[in-house]
Amino acid sequence: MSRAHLDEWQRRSFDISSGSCTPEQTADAYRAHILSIQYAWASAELSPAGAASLLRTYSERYASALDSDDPHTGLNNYAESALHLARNQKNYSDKWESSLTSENVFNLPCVQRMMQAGSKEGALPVDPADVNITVGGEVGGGGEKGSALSGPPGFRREPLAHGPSAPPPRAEMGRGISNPLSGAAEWARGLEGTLPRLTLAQNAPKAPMGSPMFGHNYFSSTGNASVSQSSVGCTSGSNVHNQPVFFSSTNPSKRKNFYSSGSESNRSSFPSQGEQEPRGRGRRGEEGVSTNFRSAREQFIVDQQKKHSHQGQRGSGANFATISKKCLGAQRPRGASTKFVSPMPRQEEESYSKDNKPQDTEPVDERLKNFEPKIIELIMSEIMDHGPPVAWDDIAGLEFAKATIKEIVVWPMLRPDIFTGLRGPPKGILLFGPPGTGKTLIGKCIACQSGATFFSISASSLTSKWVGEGEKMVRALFAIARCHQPAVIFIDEIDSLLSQRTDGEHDSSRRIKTEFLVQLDGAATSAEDRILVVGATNRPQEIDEAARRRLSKRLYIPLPEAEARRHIVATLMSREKSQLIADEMEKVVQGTEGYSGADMTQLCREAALGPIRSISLSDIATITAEQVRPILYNDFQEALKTVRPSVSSKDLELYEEWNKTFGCGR
Ligand SMILES: Nc1ncnc2c1ncn2[C@@H]1O[C@H](COP(=O)(O)OP(=O)(O)OP(=O)(O)O)[C@@H](O)[C@H]1O
Ligand SMILES: [Mg+2]
Repeated sequence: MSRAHLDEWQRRSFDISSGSCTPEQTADAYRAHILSIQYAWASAELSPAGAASLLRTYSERYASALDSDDPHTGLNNYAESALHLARNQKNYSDKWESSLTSENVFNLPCVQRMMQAGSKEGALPVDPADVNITVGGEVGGGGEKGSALSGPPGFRREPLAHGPSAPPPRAEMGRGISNPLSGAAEWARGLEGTLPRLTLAQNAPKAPMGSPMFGHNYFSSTGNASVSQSSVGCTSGSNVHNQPVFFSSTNPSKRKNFYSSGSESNRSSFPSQGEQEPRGRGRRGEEGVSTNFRSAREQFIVDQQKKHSHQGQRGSGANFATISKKCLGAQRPRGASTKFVSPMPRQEEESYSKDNKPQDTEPVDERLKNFEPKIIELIMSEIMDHGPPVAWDDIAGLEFAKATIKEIVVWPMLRPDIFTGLRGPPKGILLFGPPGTGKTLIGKCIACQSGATFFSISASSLTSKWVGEGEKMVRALFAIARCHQPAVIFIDEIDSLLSQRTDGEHDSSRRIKTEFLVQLDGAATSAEDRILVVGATNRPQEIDEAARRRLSKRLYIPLPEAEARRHIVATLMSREKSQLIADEMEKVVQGTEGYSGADMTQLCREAALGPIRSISLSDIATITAEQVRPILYNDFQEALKTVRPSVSSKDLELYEEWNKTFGCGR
């Protein structure tokens, strides 16, 4: 059938499924398919569900072409780079295991052709700047020219000690997917004669297949940002034969594990500050094989870690791991239902600004690797509280509660060394009492005064906003808090989150509760963790008994006593123009027995309107602020007629009763 008679989609299908197309054409056609779907999705021509279904359909339809292990017809190794644009694909799936081996890659016709061309002309059709080869102690890469041509600014490339004198032209780069592969292999071959030893997997026969040369970065269509990723795979030279052992798995999911496997594996690649060797002076073993290889990006990360070394050993190890992970784009959610990802600059490229500084250096902790970035982002952006400052003195009365909280929250945060063992602070506090007595205010004060990372979360945001994701949110919340210790998790209206479990309740809310209880308990938090959960409620009797036990310090926040009411009125009046003599103040205080802090505030607001109400309608437009008369006792008398206490004595009895039974107050 003539191609001219096929429409675009048919032609692509033809290119993918026909046995006569080259892998480059197949990869291009498949990529075009995916991009079309993604663009349609991004421009809202296609619903997310429709896009997901199409993506799934195409990946299933062409599975045989994509997964074929015949290097002549199948996409195979092309898949990783071809599909790295199409991030919804299963790049990390076990199915994408490459069938290329160090033996058969040199048998590929295109590699053969390039090798022959290279040996004839001595020309290297790929820019060494895009290739990392460990030679002796040196890193083979582009010289100054190479670094100027490629890679984000700030990438340092080390000159090749005995490399080719002139880097070859860059003409082949970016033209097709096969070029970097064949070019790199060709270049490597070309170097073989001139260099003491190439650390290709070929040279380490016992190691399973794979080397940086064959890491997926070399199949990147840009080839630029690939330097660090492949080199992460190099382990230190402490292995048996003093041979470099490259990250050996061709299985991308294993590679992913390796990259994100935390400080252990990274430590082997990146010595801690103490054991770090001078850059560019890798040890030469007897065989002239490099054992301490580090790419420019890794060096940059190590430098960054040095800078922020105060963040601690655990953090720094983890930081690196996750930066590596970031490089792989692993932070982006995968799967057909994920959002469109622009095929343009990748995250790590964007993070480099012109002044050579990464803009997005906020490291994500290794412990958060299992959480969707979306959830982490939500917790970080929506839950962390940045409210107006509140001092302890702003809270009237409640001396016992304030002293207890200082003892539990502030001091242990300041002196964790003293508050250990039996003196260790409780994991949970419950503030309970009638509405408007300052429970939330105390939470805000803890946020400002404790010096801890403060997470303020309303229970409803967990239960309603992210239905089905509630327990994930809870887990992520605690995981993030663990990464930002000391941390206080403040949950206002905690009764709606931890109300008693009943048979008829929805499954998801039950799961959230269970997760919360698990997290609150010692099972998920270690003894050293300095995470305090502070819950506030005006319905303590509704809290699940298991939760009640875990919130071991239960503090009654009662209605303000006379002294506290005076404090509230005096504080509020001091900010206004008022003339309230001591006697009048006393009368106000005596007349507000049973008022909550919020009622007192409301009373003052109402009284403050008195002077305004006394202005005649004709004057209100012209009167200056200074001409408004001060607030008088009379205004309070008027206000007392309309502002009534919001807590009934019957309700109060219930709180008192609950306090007697479960409270920790005196
Ligand atoms: N002890 C107090 N000292 C000073 N102001 C107070 C006090 N208690 C309450 N207030 C005032 O009342 C307002 C409401 O208080 P807050 O939101 O802390 O009450 P709450 O106990 O959390 O009530 P609810 O149980 O209904 O959530 C505060 O913004 C503050 O202006
Ligand atoms: Mg409140």
